[in-house]
Amino acid sequence: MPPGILRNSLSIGKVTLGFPARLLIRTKEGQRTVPSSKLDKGEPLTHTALHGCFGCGQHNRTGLRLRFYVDDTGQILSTVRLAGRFEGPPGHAHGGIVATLLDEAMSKTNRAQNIVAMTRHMEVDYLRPVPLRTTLQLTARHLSVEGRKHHCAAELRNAAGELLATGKALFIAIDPARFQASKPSMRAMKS
Ligand SMILES: CCCCCCCCCCCCCC(=O)SCCNC(=O)CCNC(=O)[C@H](O)C(C)(C)COP(=O)(O)OP(=O)(O)OC[C@H]1O[C@@H](n2cnc3c(N)ncnc32)[C@H](O)[C@@H]1OP(=O)(O)O
Repeated sequence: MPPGILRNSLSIGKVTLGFPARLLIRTKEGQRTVPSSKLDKGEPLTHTALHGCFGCGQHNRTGLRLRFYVDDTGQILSTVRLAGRFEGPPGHAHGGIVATLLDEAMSKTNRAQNIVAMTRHMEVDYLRPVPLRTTLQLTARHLSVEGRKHHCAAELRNAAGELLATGKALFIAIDPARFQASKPSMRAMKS
């Protein structure tokens, strides 16, 4: 097990993984830490109101519907089980999906600090093929900030803790109101 990441055991559904003993969760009333054994009862961290997001939108039926949590050190955690439709090499995930996992996890390091930011630059190291239909561990950390520039890193591991892929990215903080105002209207999109 890699030191610093797997510190305790946690069950999410039928899957047991190593995670910190207490995790930070966000609810409508605010945020609090809970024992990780109660994680599945907590509210996951998502982009506010972005229910259609391919990565974490719980309303996107064809998306990944990832559920993210924050531990008390600020690390972002998720477990992932990729369906067969995300295949690239036989039996393994498409590289674009692996990049999506890392990008999405890194974006949550900003979200956890109430920063709205978009990915500007990202790099991925594909270390091992990522198997489908098996439990994977996704973690991310916020590394540094300089003005609007947020540097983040993410790791994808198999259930045994072996490193499969890593990512680093630059996110730029944006003004969500300006982003909303610049969205094309539905009428414009249909024409
Ligand atoms: C509620 C509704 C809102 C929801 C919003 C979405 C939430 C998020 C959802 C997340 C979903 C998951 C994640 C996703 O999938 S996010 C989706 C994928 N990402 C995008 O679509 C982003 C598209 N790009 C943009 O919109 C713009 O480029 C943004 C907004 C990102 C920045 O354009 P803007 O014009 O504002 O900024 P700037 O060009 O002045 O650059 C700023 C600074 O950065 C420096 N720089 C640039 N490149 C590099 C580089 N490679 N290395 C080092 N530095 C670099 C640059 O020199 C400058 O520095 P400085 O001169 O200031 O010192």
